[in-house]
Amino acid sequence: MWLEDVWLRYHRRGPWVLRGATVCVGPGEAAVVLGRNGVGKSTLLQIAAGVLRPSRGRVTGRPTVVGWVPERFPADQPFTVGGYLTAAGRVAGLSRAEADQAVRRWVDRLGLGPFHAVRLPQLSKGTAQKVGLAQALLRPPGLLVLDEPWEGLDAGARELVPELVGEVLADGGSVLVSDHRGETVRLPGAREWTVADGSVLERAPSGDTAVAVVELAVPAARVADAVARLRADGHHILRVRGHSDPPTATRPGAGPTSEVAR
Ligand SMILES: Nc1ncnc2c1ncn2[C@@H]1O[C@H](COP(=O)(O)OP(=O)(O)OP(=O)(O)O)[C@@H](O)[C@H]1O
Repeated sequence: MWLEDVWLRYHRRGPWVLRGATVCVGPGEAAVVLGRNGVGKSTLLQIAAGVLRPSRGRVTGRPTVVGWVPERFPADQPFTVGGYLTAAGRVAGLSRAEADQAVRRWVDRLGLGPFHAVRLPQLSKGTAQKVGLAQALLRPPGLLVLDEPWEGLDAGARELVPELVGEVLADGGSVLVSDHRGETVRLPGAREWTVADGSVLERAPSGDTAVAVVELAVPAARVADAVARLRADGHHILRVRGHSDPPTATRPGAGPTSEVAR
């Protein structure tokens, strides 16, 4: 899945939270989103999950089934845990029987059995977070997006998060996780994206896997051909932009420009 030149502001004349963010995550890959408080991590995750639409730019290749776990589960709803999860399963496209089966599975796995008939507003924050996790996993997600998943969970459930992430990855799904507690170490091998000043920077791996970004200009009429050839050679196209788009290059380009990595 690609986020291509994504810009976002919450209000028409408000400040830009994201300004030309370009990142990708592939099947079986996880990325941890880092950055100081208020920098735009949740915003980026919500765009990836399809909860927010970018003001500019686009998201391509988003898997059909997305599991979205917000930082704070909205527990102010008049449902029991069981009723809520069954309805969530139906909304996710499961039949009644499939939803019942999935709810039983996740209620057991996350230790929610004693809370099955409890109403959501009566749950502790940690238990409500587990309901948030369960609803995102009822139907195996092609993309799982977790906003600060360790926040508020008890020690046992915290241990479970990397296990759940591993299972989604093993099934060929992608996972995005934000983290300001430094729990990232629990997801070895994950890409690291740092949000700062509206951009998203990927920490450059060292050694043979290090990548460089090369900007090049091609005639507009040959962009599609050039992109196809570069992709065929195994390069990652980070973005393609036209002459009138906001510049990010240090030197103004004379025509349509594309940035290519690796
Ligand atoms: N619904 C909204 N309306 C207006 N501004 C918003 C809204 N949501 C977030 N913002 C603003 O956008 C900026 C980025 O917020 P965001 O929640 O994405 O940051 P964050 O990095 O996830 O923060 P934290 O680490 O505190 O969760 C902040 O300045 C925030 O105040």
